[in-house]
Amino acid sequence: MCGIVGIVGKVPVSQALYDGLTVLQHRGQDAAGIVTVDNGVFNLRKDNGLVRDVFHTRHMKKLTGLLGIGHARYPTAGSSSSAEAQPFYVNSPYGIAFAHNGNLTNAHELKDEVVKISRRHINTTSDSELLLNIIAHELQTCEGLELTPEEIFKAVANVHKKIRGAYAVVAAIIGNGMLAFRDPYGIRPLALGKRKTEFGDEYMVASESVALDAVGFTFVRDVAPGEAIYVTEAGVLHSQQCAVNPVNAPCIFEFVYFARPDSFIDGISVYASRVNMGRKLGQKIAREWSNLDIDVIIPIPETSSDVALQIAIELDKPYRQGFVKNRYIGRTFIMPGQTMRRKSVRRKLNAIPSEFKGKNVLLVDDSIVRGTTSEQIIEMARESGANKVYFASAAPEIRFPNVYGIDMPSANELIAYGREIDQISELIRADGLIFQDIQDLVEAVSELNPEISRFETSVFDGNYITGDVDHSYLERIDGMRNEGAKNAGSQTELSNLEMHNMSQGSNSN
Ligand SMILES: O=P(O)(O)OC[C@H]1O[C@H](OP(=O)(O)OP(=O)(O)O)[C@H](O)[C@@H]1O
Ligand SMILES: NC(=O)CC[C@H](N)C(=O)O
Ligand SMILES: [Mg+2]
Repeated sequence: MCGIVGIVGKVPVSQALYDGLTVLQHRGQDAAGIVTVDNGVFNLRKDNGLVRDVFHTRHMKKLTGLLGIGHARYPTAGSSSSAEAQPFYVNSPYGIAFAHNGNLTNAHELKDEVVKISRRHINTTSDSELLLNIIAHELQTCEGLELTPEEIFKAVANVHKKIRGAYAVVAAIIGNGMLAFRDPYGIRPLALGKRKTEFGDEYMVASESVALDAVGFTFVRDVAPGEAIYVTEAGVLHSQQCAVNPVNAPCIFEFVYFARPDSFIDGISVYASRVNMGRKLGQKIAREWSNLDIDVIIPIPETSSDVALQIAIELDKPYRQGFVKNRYIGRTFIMPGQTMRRKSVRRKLNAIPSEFKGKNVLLVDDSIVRGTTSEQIIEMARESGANKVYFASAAPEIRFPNVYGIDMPSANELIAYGREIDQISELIRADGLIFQDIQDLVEAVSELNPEISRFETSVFDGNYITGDVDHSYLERIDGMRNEGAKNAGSQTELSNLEMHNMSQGSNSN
């Protein structure tokens, strides 16, 4: 998952973009970048690292201008080289800078078309660079230096026809304005906000509403699936539905894990959906485990806390923060390699022995993906003297790869793939394991906005909403992106050309 932001302002935007990215950091910890437009020139700073490490005062001073976009990256295609950090840039037509959250499922075929038909050069293995070139190709046919909203929306409609997969994007077009759009299924989120100033209205788009809150913009609405928003440099907003048959089917994993609880996505409070997940799972535990003597409910910080508290309320048992989280270690699931993820769990979480000693504990997590966290946490609970260790997951078993912007490309790396609950329980060494039912998960989220009847649930049921994902596709991405392939790839990453300015060292001060 990545975080994207874009602002057309009346005052310089770099600080607001930076602040917006810091509150979207949970969506991507690998790389960050900002592009601003000033006097017909792009100013770019991007590199690997957290937002706070990528932008120093010397960079911020150079990111001048009233229009800009930003990105926090979690790679799902290509490599994690800084050359694939976003925003990307093309000089023709107009000069376009671009940031993308999601993942294209037909990148393979598109690459051929972009190279052979459009005769455009793609310098990285990133699907986002490809997508930028497809947009550029569509805008290339427009006449004149000033684009009309109609021309822009036509180009987006053509892009929708060509590309498949998940995409929420924002682009800055020199001499024109900011363009943002969302894929026809609305798999990845995108919110629109507005701020009134004495000089006129400013507009902002962001992956999550929390970024709007953080910089003082008022949430206006979610960008609809398939819809494009175009804000001119002068600050005039245009919008249009550009997809033929849009369907609102947001990714349910945003609610389970990715998004911040204080965000609203498609009219749904992420926090309220997690409370509902806790309620449903608590009821299932009460039904199916009535014979178990659970003494205490303990969350696995941080995402599962809201779910665990509600389970404790349902079961009328105490809720205790038995694990302390090191606030300086980020999210482990979105770290790039399994070795790093494994090491980080113990560095990130430490047990308070008195909460475990001699007790039957129910540990609650939002999800079990590779089992990295659950296995180690159960071991820590036992080391702290727990009597029985039960485990509950607020999401059902994850048995299928994700192809829409979550880096789970290989079924073999998923602990639930090809295994029954007893086998998973044995692997993570739990005394009992229980998962949320898929129906309950969907209801937990959908009852907060009855207008949404479908969700993208492929990781649980293998039903890929874009309809273009088959066995051979999954085999191909597994071969390209499983742990072994990524480790082999990292050997060659050092030699990647890094074609972007303001990189480390090139601006000493
Ligand atoms: O089964 P696994 O492969 O370990 O993945 C699942 C775990 O990873 C995530 O935590 P993470 O540490 O990323 O973030 P959090 O602090 O937001 O819970 C998620 O909340 C689970 O705890
Ligand atoms: N998680 C994402 O949204 C990733 C965006 C893009 N596919 C990349 O790998 O950079
Ligand atoms: Mg977690």
